[in-house]
Amino acid sequence: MDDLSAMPSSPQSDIASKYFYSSSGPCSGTGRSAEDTPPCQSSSFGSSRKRKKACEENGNGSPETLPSGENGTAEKQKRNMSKKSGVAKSAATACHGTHPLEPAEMAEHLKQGLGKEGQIVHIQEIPSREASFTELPCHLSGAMREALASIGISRLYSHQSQAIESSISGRHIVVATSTSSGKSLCYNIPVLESLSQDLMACALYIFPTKALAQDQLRTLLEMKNVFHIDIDVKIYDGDTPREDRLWIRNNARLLITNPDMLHVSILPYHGQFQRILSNLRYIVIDEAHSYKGAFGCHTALIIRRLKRICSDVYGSHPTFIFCTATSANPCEHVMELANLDEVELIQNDGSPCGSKYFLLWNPPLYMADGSSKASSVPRRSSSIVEVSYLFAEMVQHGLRCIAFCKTRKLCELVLAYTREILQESAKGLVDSICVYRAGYIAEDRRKIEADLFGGKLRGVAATNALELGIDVGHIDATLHLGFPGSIASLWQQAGRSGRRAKESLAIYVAFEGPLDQYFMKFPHKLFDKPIEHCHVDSRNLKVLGQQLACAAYEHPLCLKYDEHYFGSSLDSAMTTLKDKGYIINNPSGALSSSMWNYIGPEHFVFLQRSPSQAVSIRAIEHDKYKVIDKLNNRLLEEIEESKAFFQVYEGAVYMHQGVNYLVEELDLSSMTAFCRKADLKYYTKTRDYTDINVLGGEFAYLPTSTCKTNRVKTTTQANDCAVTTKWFGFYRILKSSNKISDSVELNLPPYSYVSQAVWVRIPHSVKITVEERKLQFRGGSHAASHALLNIVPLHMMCSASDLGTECANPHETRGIPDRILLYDKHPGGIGMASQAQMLFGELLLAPFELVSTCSCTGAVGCPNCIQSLTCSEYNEVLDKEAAILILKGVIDYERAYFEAEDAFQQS
Ligand SMILES: Nc1ncnc2c1ncn2[C@@H]1O[C@H](COP(=O)(O)OP(=O)(O)OP(=O)(O)O)[C@@H](O)[C@H]1O
Repeated sequence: MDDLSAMPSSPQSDIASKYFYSSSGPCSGTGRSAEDTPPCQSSSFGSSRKRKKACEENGNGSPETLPSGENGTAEKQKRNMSKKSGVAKSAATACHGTHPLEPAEMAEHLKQGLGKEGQIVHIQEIPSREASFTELPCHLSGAMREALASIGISRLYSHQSQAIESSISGRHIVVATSTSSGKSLCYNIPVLESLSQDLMACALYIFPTKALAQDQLRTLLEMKNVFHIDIDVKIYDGDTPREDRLWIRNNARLLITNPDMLHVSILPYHGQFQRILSNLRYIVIDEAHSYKGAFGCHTALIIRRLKRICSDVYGSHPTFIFCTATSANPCEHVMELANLDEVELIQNDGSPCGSKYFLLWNPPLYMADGSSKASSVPRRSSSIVEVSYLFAEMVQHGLRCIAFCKTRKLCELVLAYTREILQESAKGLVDSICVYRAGYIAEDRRKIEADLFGGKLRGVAATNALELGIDVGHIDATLHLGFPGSIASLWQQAGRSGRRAKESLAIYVAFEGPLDQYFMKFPHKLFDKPIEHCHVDSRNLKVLGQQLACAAYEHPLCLKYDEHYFGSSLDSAMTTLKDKGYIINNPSGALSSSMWNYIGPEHFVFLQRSPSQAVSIRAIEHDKYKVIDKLNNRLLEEIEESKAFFQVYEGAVYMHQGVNYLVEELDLSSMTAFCRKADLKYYTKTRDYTDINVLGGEFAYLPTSTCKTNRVKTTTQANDCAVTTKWFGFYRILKSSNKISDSVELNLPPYSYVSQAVWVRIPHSVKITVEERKLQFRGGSHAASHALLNIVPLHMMCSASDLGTECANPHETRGIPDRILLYDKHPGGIGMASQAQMLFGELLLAPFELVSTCSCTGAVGCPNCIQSLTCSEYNEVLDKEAAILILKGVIDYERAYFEAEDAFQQS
């Protein structure tokens, strides 16, 4: 029997994070995935000694290579709890109190109890703010006053008054105030007032998600019920029943929709929406900061299509109202998003807010007993366990809490651990928590939202699916397991607590990794740093080409008039469409003013389908596997195709809301996995590898800004790439011993998708230098790629699940080009590679600094430099010294290349 803990060890202490940190599968290379392992359970609390022992036997002093786990009985659990030390906590540490605490009292309570090992490295007290009220504007109608009174509003916050005045007088505005600052009224008041005064006027609300649309509809209906004017407010999205659609098109005056629906259903058939579009007075775009990457780029062009149809076909010129919570450049961003020359910025927040205690929590260090000298590096205890104890504390002491985790599996793991703690400390509360994440069916999510709102639930472990403004009632505390990818996102999540001026608590628990440890060391970087910029690129040629075909289908294109909407690339983009035979012009008239009609491809015309149906705007997969509980035929989850085989295959142990299921059948044709609850003594994980094949030499995205800024010049390329994952088997691993019981072959089809990669070549001379020094070249390029991956989120809004790299394994036989590469892990790509390309010069300098200044001494580095939590290969093939040589070699080569080029141009 193989002992997995005897494999070359991953030196990170928070081993479970290796499995659960990544939400979208592994990096690449033969071996194990980040998505495939079910969370470890009960005995993991008690197994630290066992795990450490295994590592000591390995001679590297590192903690375990695998999470151990067991759905143990309470008896076993107690035994385990009392055994543990170092990595996990002791039963004595767990708080058994259940008396209610206020957030400030909780901060104090934690200092004395759970956090007394020095975990609290910083407390930022964000002071409360008094409301700045203004009286209701005198021009507001009586009906509006009554409606506001009915929802308890007698005065407005100052920013609300300013927003109402400006938008009623027709100025485009962007409201950029804090979470829960009453932004909805900034648009609901002017829109409802205008629609009640002009009985033909209409408005369009655009939300990025269906859940937010539902939330807004509830609020609007509440107001409308007492607003004695007949305005039909309706949602028009993919869930709207077909039989209701005609009525809505003919009668609704306030239409709530999303960019996807505008793209495929409204704009291509704009004639059916003539009444609404010709009377369109307002366009409201809430959560504007969520429009970035490929989705933002497509949305920017969809809005241009909408403005063109409104203006050129129906003669309407609507006023835009944008709301955004967290962005450093709200005006610039929304002007680009909607192609506006001027937007009034409203950011003097008049809403009150209670004080917030923001704690930075670094899991305690421990020394592996008896470790060898070479590796006697102190490690940090499990962040997942720390968060679980904190979550239990919140729930026990009556603080309604959201524990934000980066991945679905981390959520499941935190839930399982916390339930286990509560089983010991407050048994009656075990069922008062659950998981909230994408993948659950809409009905289950609505139920969780309602239970949280109604107080039936005291807490949820959630992914960022709960980050946007879905109203789940009052939340007292938020926990954040690891850096969520951007400071903006952290604030957005933390903003979920303390709504309505109440005191609140946020605790950011660090993983052992460069980014988290950076913020633990320099808290001011988190609290003083302006929130990142939000970027949308409407000039992306690839997207422009696709969107122009859609625009031509809706209304003939004309170079003279349409450049105003689509920019200076219109000419070349139209030429491409013409060459492909998609558009044809009317031969009469001057070239610049001739009209170009959409004619192809043939089947679209023949089937009367619009080209928009072939253009995906989210780069999110449409195809999903269903997971069905065989016992009652209940749909448990839908998993995106690219991630499905990491979790469901015949024989897999699948986890849902902390319960184990055995997958009995996987029907590939219907994309369904059938499973049954099972009490099993093992968990499973796939054996797989992922290859990245860079396609062609074309730029996937043109490096638009490399030339016009003073950024470090780079020869880096961004290309389309094919990402292919193959699953060749799985292990059954005993929870009790953490040993492989057997290995089973799998016969699953490989999964491929096209995405984008950004990469730089490692010069041959650098490779030779590395090899002459008897260092591992592959270990060095792998380590350099990890270091790069680790620092990217400091420069770009992205998370660990957005980007991957090529990971090396010791048995590699496939030839891998000599390069440092990052690839976009979203099928289709969300523009990450193109963003990284623009920054690549700087991006290369940062990992070089990081690795060359890291004080760790081992050849395989440490989690603060070259090890990666998402490495599918357990960080086995790494060489720190080679990484330094490679990074320096690439930087020097790039510098020399551009110096020579400059000298040539000057001569
Ligand atoms: N002028 C006001 N006086 C008192 N309460 C108000 C006022 N304006 C808004 N509120 C209340 O503040 C709460 C938050 O409002 P709202 O949901 O509109 O905020 P938001 O900024 O849109 O939130 P998010 O950032 O989550 O999108 C609501 O309960 C609302 O009734």
